[in-house]
Amino acid sequence: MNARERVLLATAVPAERDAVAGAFPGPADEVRLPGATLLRTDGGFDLLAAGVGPALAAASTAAALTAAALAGTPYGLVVSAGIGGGFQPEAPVGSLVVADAITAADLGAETPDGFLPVTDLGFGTVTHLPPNSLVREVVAATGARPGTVLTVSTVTGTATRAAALRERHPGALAEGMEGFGVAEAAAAHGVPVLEIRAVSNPVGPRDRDAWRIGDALAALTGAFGKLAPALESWNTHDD
Ligand SMILES: O=C(O)c1cccc(C(=O)CC[C@H]2O[C@@H](n3cnc4c(=O)[nH]cnc43)[C@H](O)[C@@H]2O)c1
Repeated sequence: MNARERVLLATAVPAERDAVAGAFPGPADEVRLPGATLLRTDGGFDLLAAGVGPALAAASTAAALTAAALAGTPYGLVVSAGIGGGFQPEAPVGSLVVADAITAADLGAETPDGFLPVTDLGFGTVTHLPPNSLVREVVAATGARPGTVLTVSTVTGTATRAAALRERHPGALAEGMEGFGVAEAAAAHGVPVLEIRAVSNPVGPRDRDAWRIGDALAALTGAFGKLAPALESWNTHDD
């Protein structure tokens, strides 16, 4: 990425987008595109509330990427950001996780012998790898913990499911519902991707009262306040 390229920051919902926007003081313009609406900040960051779940997040992100490419101003980096569940005790509520791997945890087939990822069936991919140099910069700037972030279509709600996910993905620190979809769209355009999750709840038995969404949104704002200079200056050739 060079200084003239732009960064697309994709959250799921407007509350997350607005939390990220809080790190970019100054005017932001609404840009309506076919299939996506952006908030464009002064500094070359476009914010997108891409929708909940991997499919809608992929569709919205792809719409924004295609519009930018057709306009001759492609993005140099896509960032999936939002709140997420944290695996305990490594990723406590309120902490930040940056993905060193973005993995689709439930894309595959159930068999009598257990879950088979779609790659074992001979199709597609289940993991995208963000650039190492960028992950290191995020860790240095924000104190985020690096680890695998799982993308799921169903929020984990039992200890059994949490344990099964950890057994299959020992490096997993967090789960969300959009990262893999955003990463698939970025990969289709040959653009590097990053995922950052602020932990709003533990991954495990469903306890809605224990979710700390406000704290996680505040952590997102704080993280992007520290991150913006690193994202602006990051160079693809560093990796
Ligand atoms: O169950 C509820 O009452 C409820 C209220 C507000 C939001 C939700 C969600 O399920 C939000 C999903 C949304 O947030 C991300 N997220 C947050 N925590 C997790 C998690 O533990 N596992 C997966 N995704 C999570 C996710 O990326 C969605 O965008 C429920």
